Amino acid sequence: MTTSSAPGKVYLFGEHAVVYGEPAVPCAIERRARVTVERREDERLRVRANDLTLDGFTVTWGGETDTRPDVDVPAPLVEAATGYIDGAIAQALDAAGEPAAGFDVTVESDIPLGAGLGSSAAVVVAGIDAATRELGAELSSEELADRAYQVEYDVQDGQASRADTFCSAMGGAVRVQGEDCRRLGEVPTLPFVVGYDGNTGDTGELVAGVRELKHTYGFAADAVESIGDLVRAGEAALRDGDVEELGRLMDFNHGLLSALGVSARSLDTMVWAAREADALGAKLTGAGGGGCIVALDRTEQTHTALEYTPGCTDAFRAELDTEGVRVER
Ligand SMILES: Nc1ncnc2c1ncn2[C@@H]1O[C@H](COP(=O)(O)OP(=O)(O)O)[C@@H](O)[C@H]1O
Ligand SMILES: C[C@@](O)(CCOP(=O)(O)O)CC(=O)O
Ligand SMILES: [Mg+2]
Repeated sequence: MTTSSAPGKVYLFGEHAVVYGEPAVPCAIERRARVTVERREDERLRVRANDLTLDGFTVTWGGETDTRPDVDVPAPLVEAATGYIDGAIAQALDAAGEPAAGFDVTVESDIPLGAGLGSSAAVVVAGIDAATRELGAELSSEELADRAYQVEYDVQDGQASRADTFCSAMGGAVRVQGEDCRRLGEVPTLPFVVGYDGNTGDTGELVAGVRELKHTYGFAADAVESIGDLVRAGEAALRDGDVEELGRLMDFNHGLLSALGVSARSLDTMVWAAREADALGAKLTGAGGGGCIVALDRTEQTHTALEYTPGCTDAFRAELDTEGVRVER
């Protein structure tokens, strides 16, 4: 039996535009998905998904009778059990050079699901690591990130960047532009506060929406390029340790994401609550449509304001997690 864990992330900036080759800076946070994998006698997969935000479920499939079971559980969890876990196990089998093997898989996660904190990447990265180790092989963090990206790419219908998976595998603050993925060295202390509206956004649908806008309007394509420009300005601010400037750029980034149609009333409400509480800056994080915002605030004011904001179901401080994927036992 092997357990591996990997962190979720917030985007300091650059989501969506990163899908079109612009740079992005995601930062791993101290909220993890843990995946436990145990080899089975047969070639079936059995997945137990226990999410803190849901009751969880158990499902078995594969082997000789590949009938998809009819279970009364939230669709996203079933998709996880099939798409992401299936993909992670397939990658592990390929990496270990094993033609087939069955596993009992348990997923436990304190990353809200489909909320922009990269729960999918964390589950896939931890899943590939645990299953590969269970088969007696071991992958470098870079190889894990690459294989996890292939899984996200397939599940998200060919619309994914390497940002989430690389960040989850490596930990810390990272910079991703196309295939060029690197960890950022010294970064200033980033006082992240996260607000969560309890909702989910469909990453694939939201990415498709931006792609369509970009095709229809030149100025939408310009907005995507402008996000790239502000990320480059943000990299300079990171090097200078200028956290105030980072905040201003986050505000600007939220405006552009909003123009691209991926914000939501609940996200805007939390962003404004943070700004009125004198946060240095605030923006939605991840795909959008619902889920989380991230603000920068050294004081407790934003956290307190979010706790009293209607529509915000959870607010918490998120520390940068410098550790990426790791084996737990
Ligand atoms: N704890 C979990 N258990 C099972 N599946 C999970 C878990 N967390 C995430 N997933 C999978 O990841 C998907 C969410 O990924 P996505 O829409 O990309 O949002 P995000 O990565 O921002 O959380 C879920 O629909 C589910 O398939
Ligand atoms: C919108 C996007 O840039 C980030 C999606 O992040 P999340 O899955 O919502 O955490 C898509 C991607 O980079 O694959
Ligand atoms: Mg995701």
